[in-house]
Amino acid sequence: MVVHLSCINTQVYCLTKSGESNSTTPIHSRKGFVRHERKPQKLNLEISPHRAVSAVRLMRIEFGGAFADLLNEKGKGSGDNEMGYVERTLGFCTRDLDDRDLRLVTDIVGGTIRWRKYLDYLILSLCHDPNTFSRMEPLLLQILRIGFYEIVKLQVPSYAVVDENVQLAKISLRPGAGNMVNGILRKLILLKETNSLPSPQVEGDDRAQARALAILHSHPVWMVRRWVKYLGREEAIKLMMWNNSDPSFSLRANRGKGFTRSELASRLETLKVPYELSPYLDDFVRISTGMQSVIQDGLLKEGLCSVQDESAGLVVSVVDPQPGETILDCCAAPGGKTLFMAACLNGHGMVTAIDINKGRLRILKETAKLQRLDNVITTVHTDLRTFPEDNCASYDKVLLDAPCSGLGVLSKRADLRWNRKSEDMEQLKSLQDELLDAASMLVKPGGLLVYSTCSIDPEENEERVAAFLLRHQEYSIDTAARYISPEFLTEQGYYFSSPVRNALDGAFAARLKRHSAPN
Ligand SMILES: C[S@@+](CC[C@H](N)C(=O)[O-])C[C@H]1O[C@@H](n2cnc3c(N)ncnc32)[C@H](O)[C@@H]1O
Repeated sequence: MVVHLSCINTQVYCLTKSGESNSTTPIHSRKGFVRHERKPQKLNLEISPHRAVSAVRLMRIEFGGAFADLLNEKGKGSGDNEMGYVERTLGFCTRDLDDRDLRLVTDIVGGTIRWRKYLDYLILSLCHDPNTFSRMEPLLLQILRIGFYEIVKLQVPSYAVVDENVQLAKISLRPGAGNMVNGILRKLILLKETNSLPSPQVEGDDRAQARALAILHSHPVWMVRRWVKYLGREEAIKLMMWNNSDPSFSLRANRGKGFTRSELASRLETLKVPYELSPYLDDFVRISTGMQSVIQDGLLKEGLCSVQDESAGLVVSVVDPQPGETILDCCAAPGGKTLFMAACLNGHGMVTAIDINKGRLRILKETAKLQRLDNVITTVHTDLRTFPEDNCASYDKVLLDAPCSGLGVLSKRADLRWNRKSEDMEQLKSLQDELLDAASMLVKPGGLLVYSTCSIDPEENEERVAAFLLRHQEYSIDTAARYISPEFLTEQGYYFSSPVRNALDGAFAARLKRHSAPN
């Protein structure tokens, strides 16, 4: 069956499978989207579905507030309605994504976001004049970024990348846009083949060097400066390389549902998903590929296992939940640590899970039910800062997994580096102090407060604990030595996982013991 497709200006004319002609009317929105008014569905068989979907997802992430990690799970975020978004943005739809397409979309979207700064530097260098770049339509820029990423980083055969991206620009925008993509991609291929891609020189003062490193490793300049200050240049570069590498994931078998790690391992063997057992945590396995098979097999939907990084699991080891204990999880949603702590209680004791975000707390509640842990979890929707005023309860253990910059999890959260601003750090630090003060009032005398983050930034970690100890003489550090393996123990007795050293997400936790009632 031949599907004929031609386009004039931004109007798209094509034949449907039944052969009738349709058109879409382009609408330009405030943020530069070209949206096409929906008429009967137009199927385009020339553009690969993964390419069309990748371009649309990139638009949604950059301008529509979508999160890359949510879009990657089919059925969540956008999966079910994917073609609706494609049709509204591009003016046509493609055939549905199969598993291979989904993997390609995940690779292209994740990689293009991570490498955005570097790709833009190359695109700008290859434009005739800087205005061409600064005035470029957002969709055209996404198409170019995809092409550049495929050629420079994925080593996809050049002819396929040029042909398809040119077609995509022509059909979704106009013929002139296709010509421009053609010209720039061909220039890029030539430069790549002759080993003469533009590259910024790391020279000059600290600021200039940070700017060049930020382009080469595609991170915001402020992050580079911060890491060079705290870690030194070599370590900062290694960290950026880790953030740009493909993330690997770990799965936690859910004991609450009587599902053991060896059962999880045999399910993965049946699915032909390669795995490794975690050397640090009894319930965890590591996988670097095959997440799509795990999702399709229903392991997550049935509540038999959860996706959880070992670095987060180790925070629970630092809390060391024991059957019979009362535990308060202060910033609990969506519940990764709450659920793991609850599973450790073996049906005896209670985890009270507080969060200010009602929607996220609802997810926690539903997951607790699914994982058959709802008998040991109570949820409270409130602001932790006001909770102690209205509540005289106190707990054996209190976990404050504080809102933080997330600078330890940039390999998994591809878009986070571009959303975080350096100004956020000061606000986060004051919030962390306020939350620590509130959490400290809820610990029984003789009880334990654990402060944790998924940040690698000392200002959010060690410095917050030091400031807290100055304000609260009723607390002192209790070393985490007994609860984690030595490679994670800092000199001060805290837990710290380093992406570079431990090849896990970055995380921090401090055990703080309460001696007596506050003065
Ligand atoms: C790092 S996340 C927690 C992740 C969670 N512990 C887990 O393992 O899945 C921080 C949480 O703090 C919550 N939060 C922020 N400010 C809060 C406040 N004032 N009171 C209670 N929760 C708050 C956010 O809604 C967010 O869910």
